[in-house]
Amino acid sequence: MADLSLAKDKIRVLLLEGVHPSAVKLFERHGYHQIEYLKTSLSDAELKEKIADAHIIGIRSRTQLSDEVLAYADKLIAIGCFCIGTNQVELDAAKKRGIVVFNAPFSNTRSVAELVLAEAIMLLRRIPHKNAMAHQGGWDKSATGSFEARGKVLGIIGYGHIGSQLSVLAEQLGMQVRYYDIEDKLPMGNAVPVSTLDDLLSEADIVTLHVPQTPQTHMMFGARQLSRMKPGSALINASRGTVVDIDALAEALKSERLSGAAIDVFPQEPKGNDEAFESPLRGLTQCILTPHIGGSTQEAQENIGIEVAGKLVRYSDNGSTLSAVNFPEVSLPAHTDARRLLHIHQNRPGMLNAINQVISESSMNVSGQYLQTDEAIGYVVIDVDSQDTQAILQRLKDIPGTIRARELL
Ligand SMILES: NC(=O)C1=CN([C@@H]2O[C@H](COP(=O)(O)OP(=O)(O)OC[C@H]3O[C@@H](n4cnc5c(N)ncnc54)[C@H](O)[C@@H]3O)[C@@H](O)[C@H]2O)C=CC1
Ligand SMILES: O=C(O)C(=O)COP(=O)(O)O
Repeated sequence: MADLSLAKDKIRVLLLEGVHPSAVKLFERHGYHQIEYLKTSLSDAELKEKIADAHIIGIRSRTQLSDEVLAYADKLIAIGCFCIGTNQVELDAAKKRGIVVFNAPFSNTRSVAELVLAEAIMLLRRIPHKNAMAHQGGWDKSATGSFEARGKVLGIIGYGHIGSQLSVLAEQLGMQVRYYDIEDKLPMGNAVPVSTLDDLLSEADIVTLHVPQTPQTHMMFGARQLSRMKPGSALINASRGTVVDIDALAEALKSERLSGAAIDVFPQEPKGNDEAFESPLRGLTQCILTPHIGGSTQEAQENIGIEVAGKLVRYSDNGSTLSAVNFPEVSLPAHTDARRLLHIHQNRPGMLNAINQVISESSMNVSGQYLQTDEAIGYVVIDVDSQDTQAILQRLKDIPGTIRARELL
């Protein structure tokens, strides 16, 4: 087991995909100076090499942290997804290695909602095609097929943080909102839930997707769903590229069954700004194509940097797993007068007993103990009034079923 009880000047932080500098500042302010900062994501081979040395990694939506990559992450204690989606990380694989994963569940919500609303207006006015024509010297001055947003039906699929915020903004514009979600969700304003996806598709002038990437949402929007949409309606996808069958969408646009689309996320996205973007939607001028920038605003990125770096620092400094996405959540007070031991283990009978036995045999005074479990793992935090914890830590590591144990220095 790698030694994970380190002074801050030994803790290495690897930040990828150009996370906002606010994250770097926050780490530095808290005494973390071993920071490697890269603008792009990495290939699997580069990632395996770099992750082997990192104690903390920060990524955005592009970097794939698979079980295979995580097998190299011997020293890693935490992953920060500087975004909302966490589908790029194999969460259970991280958990079984004792690696905690954090994200920013709502710092870019508003940015996505604003972009989608703007796209809805652009699509209703047939702007993408008129814009493309004007760039080529054309002059399509006509009201044919152009509509106000006022009174039109916006169909939202996935009424979570983004979907519900979009709902509020769209109603302020006078749109009628219908939504479909697999969970019961409180309607905002006058929005109306519908009980089937088909009902939503048959009513909406604009359909917009705001679901997470899960096995259930994989290709949930294909030829069948497109054929259920109202003729002349438009589709927006700023969720994940795996949710929509992109070839079927290209067909629906070519046949003019749909009047337009706005697509921000793709099944294959370039690793960085130097790589070419390939898609069957290229050249279809009625389609707005954006390079996965739904959440890319200065406000969102700066806040995400602070939020996620803050969670990573708190976990590293204090052990708190509050708002972790793959771990039992423990919120901890500061441990000013105590040494804090952290023990992550497989959730099997007798673990707590074994831990307490080690502590009681050491005759150290325990000033606080915290335990949280889920079906797979247990997380125990013990505050002890002693400076001499090395031997105890080793004995804790030796308990069968231990995944990771460290001491906060
Ligand atoms: N384009 C971009 O830059 C960004 C994209 N995103 C994507 O947007 C997604 C949604 O974000 P949030 O609204 O914050 O997530 P959220 O978790 O708050 O909401 C997702 C909603 O979708 C619902 N849902 C799940 N499966 C469904 C299904 N099969 N059918 C219908 N509804 C379903 C859930 O019940 C939930 O209400 C994220 O998971 C992420 O993938 C998020 C931020 C930026
Ligand atoms: O927040 C999300 O889930 C996003 O899709 C945004 O991803 P990004 O940080 O722009 O790579």
